[in-house]
Amino acid sequence: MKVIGLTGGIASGKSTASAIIKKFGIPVIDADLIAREIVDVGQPALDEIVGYFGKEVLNPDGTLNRKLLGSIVFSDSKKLEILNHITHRRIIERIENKIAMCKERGDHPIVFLDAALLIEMNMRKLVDEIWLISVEHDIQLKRLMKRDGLSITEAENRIHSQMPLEEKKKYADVIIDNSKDYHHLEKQIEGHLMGIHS
Ligand SMILES: CC(C)(COP(=O)(O)OP(=O)(O)OC[C@H]1O[C@@H](n2cnc3c(N)ncnc32)[C@H](O)[C@@H]1O)[C@@H](O)C(=O)NCCC(=O)NCCS
Ligand SMILES: Nc1ncnc2c1ncn2[C@@H]1O[C@H](COP(=O)(O)OP(=O)(O)OP(=O)(O)O)[C@@H](O)[C@H]1O
Repeated sequence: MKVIGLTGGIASGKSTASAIIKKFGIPVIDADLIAREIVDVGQPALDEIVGYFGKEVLNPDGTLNRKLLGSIVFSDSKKLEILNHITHRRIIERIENKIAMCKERGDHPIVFLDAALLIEMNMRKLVDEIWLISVEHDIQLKRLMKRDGLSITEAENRIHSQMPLEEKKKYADVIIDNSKDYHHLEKQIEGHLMGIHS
């Protein structure tokens, strides 16, 4: 089984690309979804987050107030480092388990791993190749501001909390440009998927 890492900056279009890939019946492991599971109520990572950031980061029902925690960590790199320290090893462990389960089942020749921080989190060793979703900075900024209702400063902070795109390109086997419309993205992905099968 081949594991393909799908990466790119925040709001570059990884989820949009994943949805296209899934239409071909190819499974996609979603790192953002796993990152949510490990901070569910009762999980040790949530207790550690509350231990450091305080009860203020919880909603009245005890779940994590993601919007609030995001506004704290993406404007303070030291605090982001602490959140990463609490969450990343647990996310990696779950991803490793999921990949192992897919390999054991053996019912799919290809599995994708959608992870914005694939390179930053040293997960390159988990994948056989890397596909990078690339997007022009101004378009990324506009899409991020619109999708998440962020100010320009908040959006820039989030983009800059990740490895610059030009740096990520050095690790990519395939670069997909998502600066144009949806159809343009879809055509490129289809082309690369056909390339694997042939
Ligand atoms: C800070 C949190 C609570 C904000 O939650 P929110 O629901 O607003 O965003 P969500 O989790 O959907 O992430 C959206 C995007 O933000 C970017 N992002 C998330 N975490 C990080 C991080 N630690 N560093 C840089 N960028 C990040 C990614 O591009 C991600 O796709 C949340 O992102 C979090 O817990 N992050 C730490 C875990 C992590 O690193 N997740 C990413 C795994 S690839
Ligand atoms: N080609 C496109 N044309 C127009 N809008 C797009 C295109 N691709 C993605 N978008 C929009 O841009 C936003 C970001 O895309 P998406 O959510 O897929 O990014 P992502 O890389 O998964 O983000 P994150 O890193 O936050 O998980 C979404 O609102 C999406 O609908």
